[in-house]
Amino acid sequence: MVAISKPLPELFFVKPCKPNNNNPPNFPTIPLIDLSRSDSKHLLVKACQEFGFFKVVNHGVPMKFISKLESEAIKFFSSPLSLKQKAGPPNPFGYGNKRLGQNGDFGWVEYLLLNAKLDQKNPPFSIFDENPEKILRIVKDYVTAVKKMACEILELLADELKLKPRNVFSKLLMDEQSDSVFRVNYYPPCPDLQEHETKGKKLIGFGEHTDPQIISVLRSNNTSGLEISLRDGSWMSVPPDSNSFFINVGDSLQVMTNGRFKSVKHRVVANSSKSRLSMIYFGGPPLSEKIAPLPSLMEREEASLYKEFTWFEYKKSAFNSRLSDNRLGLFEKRLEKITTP
Ligand SMILES: C=C1C[C@]23C[C@@]1(O)CC[C@H]2[C@@]12CC[C@H](O)[C@@](C)(C(=O)O1)[C@H]2[C@@H]3C(=O)O
Ligand SMILES: O=C(O)CCC(=O)C(=O)O
Ligand SMILES: [Fe+2]
Repeated sequence: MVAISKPLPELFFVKPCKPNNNNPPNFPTIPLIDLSRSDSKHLLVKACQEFGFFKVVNHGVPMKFISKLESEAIKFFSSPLSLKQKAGPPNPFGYGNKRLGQNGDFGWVEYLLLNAKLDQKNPPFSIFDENPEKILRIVKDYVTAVKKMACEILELLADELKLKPRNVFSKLLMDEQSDSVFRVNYYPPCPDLQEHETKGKKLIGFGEHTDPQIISVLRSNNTSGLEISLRDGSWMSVPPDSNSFFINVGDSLQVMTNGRFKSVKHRVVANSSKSRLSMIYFGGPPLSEKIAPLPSLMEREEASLYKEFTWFEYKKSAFNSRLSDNRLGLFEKRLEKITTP
């Protein structure tokens, strides 16, 4: 990214928030799930219901897969803009810079969006003429390990919800036709920011949104920036931890559990001195999959909160929306209130 000579446009900032959200002492803590413990199922369900967000340790993803990919990603984002642009624009896959989606969202971020069904012929692997096979192997190793962890979590959730078969959710990610995405985000430091920070303004790295898919698995370096929205509307900053993974419930899982699990609103704010690198696997279903509350989960006479739709329909609508739009709102049923005379 080039050095900034002009003041940053206002659209890059989030309004000062009330109250100052430096995680006051009474803020909740992020649920911590140890995947090696036998009681993790119960805590997982609780975290999905209360936050839609949690941190995972003892995840089983080999550190060497993580560090190899991280160093390749740093190499890529440090290379000349002209080279990076050969991998863009991201429609739908490739390199993007500041522009997010096609509907006017901006953020202080560069990124690579990839189809999680990795293939050397797909962009942007063709630009790595030096050794495309090596890069592809590194990305594949990482994505395969993270997908395995995502499936394990989904199966533990199904167990605790007493759903059968236990792969009701995970089979959607394992399907040959699964529409999953992998993304690497790079947030360069923004030195001009210090002056704005003193006025309580924050620079948007990635604006507030929920993820449309089933589950998102995020890992970042040790730079802060990620924030989640709490039920009272305040923002909580997530302390970074490069040895752990952060998981969020996506809109589709909220629908499949008829609102029991919450798709969490989150955002990233930029840093004035340190760069942030994050890698996120978004586990999605096949395009033709009907996204609806699982019948076996519904209580007697429980009504679905959502209209019927396929993942294709939801994705199309999501990609026509702005980041902060309430995408599920369009698919919510207006349930009539039953009033007794
Ligand atoms: C502004 C947008 C970017 C996004 C597509 C959208 O129109 C609204 C949803 C956005 C999001 C958020 C989660 C993932 O990062 C993402 C890949 C996705 O599936 O939905 C992005 C989309 C994107 O960057 O293209
Ligand atoms: O980069 C991050 O830490 C989170 C980004 C994010 O929420 C996304 O890419 O959907
Ligand atoms: Fe996200």
